[in-house]
Amino acid sequence: MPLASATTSLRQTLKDPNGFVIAPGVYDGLSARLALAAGFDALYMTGAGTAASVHGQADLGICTLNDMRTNAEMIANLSPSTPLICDADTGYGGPIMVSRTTEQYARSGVAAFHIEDQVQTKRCGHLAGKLLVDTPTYETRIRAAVQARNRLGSDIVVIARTDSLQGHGYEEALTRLRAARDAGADVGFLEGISSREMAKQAVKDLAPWPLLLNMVEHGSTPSISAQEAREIGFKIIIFPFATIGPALTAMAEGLEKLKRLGLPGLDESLTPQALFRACGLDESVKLDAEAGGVSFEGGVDLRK
Ligand SMILES: C[C@](O)(C(=O)O)[C@H](CC(=O)O)C(=O)O
Repeated sequence: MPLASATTSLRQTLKDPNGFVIAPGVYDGLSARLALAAGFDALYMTGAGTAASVHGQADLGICTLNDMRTNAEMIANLSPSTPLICDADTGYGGPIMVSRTTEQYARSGVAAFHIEDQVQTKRCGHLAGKLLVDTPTYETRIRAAVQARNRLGSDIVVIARTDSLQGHGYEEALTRLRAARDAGADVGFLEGISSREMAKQAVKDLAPWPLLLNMVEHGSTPSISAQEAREIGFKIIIFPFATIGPALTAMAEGLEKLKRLGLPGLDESLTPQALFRACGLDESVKLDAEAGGVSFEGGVDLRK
């Protein structure tokens, strides 16, 4: 299957009046594998999760283009037919860097990415005190992405995010999104939507432009389910913390148990084989055998 297929299928879903994309946030290979195994047909690579897992740092503009592209390329290629929507923060610099981001993401197999209007020293959209670049600079970022996409002959989807709602209000946010749309962005992303009424209004005000809903629970946005987002008229919903949230809780609990018992005390079913099976063990063994390899002839399961 050609590498462009995930992007093409994402574009088809966006065009389809009944099309809707649900993308759980993933941040590493294991979380992506689990989301694929659970049957999701799109993934979202969270920048916050990448900063946390790759660097052990908060979402404060710490990840570089290289960090993000490396993680995105690995995740996108676990299942090249599954669209990966990817955080691209501010685009990592001026128009030249935004072009490089677009080209590198497209070549890495990313199907869509979002670029925002925060300053380079950005922060998570659900933290207070965000600072923005002016609208012409934001438009330049979007234009640079669209032009790079066109130069490359790629159909990667450009998503324009604005963080202006928090400090400048709904009207300014809509003005910025319209400017981004006119600069060629394929999808709009109003960060930090603060009520259901606003969610409905934004979809209505920007129709027929497709909109993405960022569903960060316990942030600025009320809890809106995938079903409800679809009914409101969003085309994409992302859940950035869908895997890193449970991972954080489970790891903390597991470590607390280890401290208490002197053993991790894992469930019996959690063998090394089970972990590796979640990461494609059987497919790898098959691949080896098909090529004439003999390393795994005896299998990998211990005989007890
Ligand atoms: C969507 C987001 O950019 C992400 O990195 O996943 C974050 C999520 C978060 O940190 O709450 C954002 O909304 O800024």
